[in-house]
Amino acid sequence: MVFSFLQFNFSQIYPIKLSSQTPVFIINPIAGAKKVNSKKLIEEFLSNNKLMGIIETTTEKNHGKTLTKKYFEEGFRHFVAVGGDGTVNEVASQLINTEAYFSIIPLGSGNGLARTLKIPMNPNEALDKVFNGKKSVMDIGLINDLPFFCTAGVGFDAHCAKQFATGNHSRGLWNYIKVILSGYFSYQTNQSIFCEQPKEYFSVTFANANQFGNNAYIAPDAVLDDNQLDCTIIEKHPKWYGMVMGYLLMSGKIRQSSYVEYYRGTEFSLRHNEKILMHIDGDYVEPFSDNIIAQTLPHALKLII
Ligand SMILES: Nc1ncnc2c1ncn2[C@@H]1O[C@H](COP(=O)(O)OP(=O)(O)OP(=O)(O)O)[C@@H](O)[C@H]1O
Repeated sequence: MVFSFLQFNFSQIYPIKLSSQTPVFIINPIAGAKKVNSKKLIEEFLSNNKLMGIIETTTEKNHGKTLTKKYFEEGFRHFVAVGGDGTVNEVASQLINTEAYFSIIPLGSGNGLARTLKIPMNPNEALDKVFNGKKSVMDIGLINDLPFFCTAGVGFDAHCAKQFATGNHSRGLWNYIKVILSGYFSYQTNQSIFCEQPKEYFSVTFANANQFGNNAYIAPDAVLDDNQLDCTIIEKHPKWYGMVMGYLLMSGKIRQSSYVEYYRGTEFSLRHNEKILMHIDGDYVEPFSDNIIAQTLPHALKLII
């Protein structure tokens, strides 16, 4: 049977057998701006508390998906993403509508989902939640059938996600702000048909969580288990207004802007004249469709937080 092996070193010290509820930690070593030795941190926590865990580190993009799938097939039912929203997406996308539980150690740059779930930003406190947290459940979003857990969308945010990923930038908030500022003044709006109505937009965000990360509240009223997606449309606005928009975003008041439309629903459509760049949980996806369909999948992910 699957659990007959004792993979983790501590098993030699503490005679505890692995079980299906032994957490599998999936570390993204490139996540986050701070250089944290996540593996050492987790090993020390497990050792100090005489707990068991399996620790894996990804070696390339999408490796988190492969590792999660492998351990799920071996019978494990508790997975922990160690990183940011991209890592969350890789791990949690393999657990949708299964009996497995999901937790997060927020060691990314923005940590949008972890912040919305109020998971402590202190890694040791977050580790404690992995073992002693409450069971819960959340909705997930689908954008053209691709799962997202925090936010997904088109327009300026997707443009920035691509510039950030392809521009050889270090991770972290300040480098992201540089990318935003360098693209903001030249960015043109997009023409579309939003839910059968013509709409010119700067960005359209479908939000499962209430923020992009770093407490940038793009959908301040989003609730993770309300069976709905929130949708924030930022319309064409004068460039001088960018400062105001930034303030409203960071203060959770974006709905007060006269350039913002805010919707809540279970499904949205957005048609364009050509295939359009998207972002999913902050990672860009090359254009593959001119027609965007965003939907919610209610209560599809089990949590321990
Ligand atoms: N070993 C790896 N090497 C390169 N890329 C990886 C590796 N493991 C995961 N990735 C990718 O790294 C990207 C960034 O990860 P993640 O989003 O977790 O960190 P972040 O961008 O710093 O945090 P946040 O999304 O919260 O701002 C994701 O696209 C993920 O798929």
